[in-house]
Amino acid sequence: MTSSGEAAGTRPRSAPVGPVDSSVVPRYAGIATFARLPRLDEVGRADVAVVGIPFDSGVSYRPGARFAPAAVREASRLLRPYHPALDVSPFAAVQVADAGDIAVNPFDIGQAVATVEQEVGELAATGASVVTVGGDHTLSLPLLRAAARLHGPVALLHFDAHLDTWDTYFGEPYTHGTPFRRAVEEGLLDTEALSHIGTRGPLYGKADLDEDQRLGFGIVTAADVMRRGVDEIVEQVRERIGDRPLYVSVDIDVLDPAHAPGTGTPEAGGLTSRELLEILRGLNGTRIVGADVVEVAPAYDHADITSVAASHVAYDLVSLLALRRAAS
Ligand SMILES: N=C(N)NCCCC(=O)O
Ligand SMILES: [Zn+2]
Ligand SMILES: [Zn+2]
Repeated sequence: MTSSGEAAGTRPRSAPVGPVDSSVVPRYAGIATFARLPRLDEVGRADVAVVGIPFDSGVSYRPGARFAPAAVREASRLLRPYHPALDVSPFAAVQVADAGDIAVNPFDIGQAVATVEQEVGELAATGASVVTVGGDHTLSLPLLRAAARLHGPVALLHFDAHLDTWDTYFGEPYTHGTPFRRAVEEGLLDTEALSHIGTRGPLYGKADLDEDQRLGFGIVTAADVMRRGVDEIVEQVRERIGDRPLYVSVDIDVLDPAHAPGTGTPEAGGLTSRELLEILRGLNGTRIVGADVVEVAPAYDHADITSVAASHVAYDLVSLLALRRAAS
């Protein structure tokens, strides 16, 4: 038995069931869950749930993000239970569990979007804060619908090489390049507190930037991160976010292709994984309510570089949510 530490249901709520102990069961043994955590059905409930959504029917270029949840779980075997930079043992502070994958329709994007909204909404209604491992960026729309239903319009910190505020592709409104325009149109976002971080690369035209600004977004480009540095960026975005409920969306292509080759629409000149993780850590103390990590496409990866980066990003997001939940 290597799937979870102890029997569920026999422990008081105050003692979370943690991951498998890697000093007892080698970390490469057993079936992968995120960070070797118990499955949600083993513990009954969770304060923070990690859920996979194997879906990539919304992509405009290279497919393959449907295989990300499995790859990120495998890469997460090496994560350890104490986060020194945030000074937290997230899996001891609160109950964290792997909620498995949501089975979404690969042939009908509208139906997939509806399924995600429904199932993540149900998970959130049990009291769990949700970190999603996608899947392509289309998923942020139903995830934001679920977040806004609980919290009202949310502030958004969007890490991405791309704006993802385009209108349609081939006439289709639900794609990985359009989730945040839909989210503004649907009133899911607090338009006083929307930021892209890591934006770069060629656009279709200058109007892309004008429309993005009209929707309410502020932009911190990848070059801004390099020139101004992590601390100044953190200060700026924290001021913008204030004490609003915050949703964090991390498109792994925010990283330079050297740090994340395994993605569908790579752009040169991106952030390092160190910069990304440090900006995330700078969010400690904000009112983070949910997060996603999307656009990992393992078929283009090398030596698991991208899956390892994504597993660490998810670990940091889980840690931020655990700190927030433990404080409330
Ligand atoms: N969300 C991601 N990763 N990419 C959007 C790129 C849209 C395009 O092909 O123009
Ligand atoms: Zn992107
Ligand atoms: Zn994106």
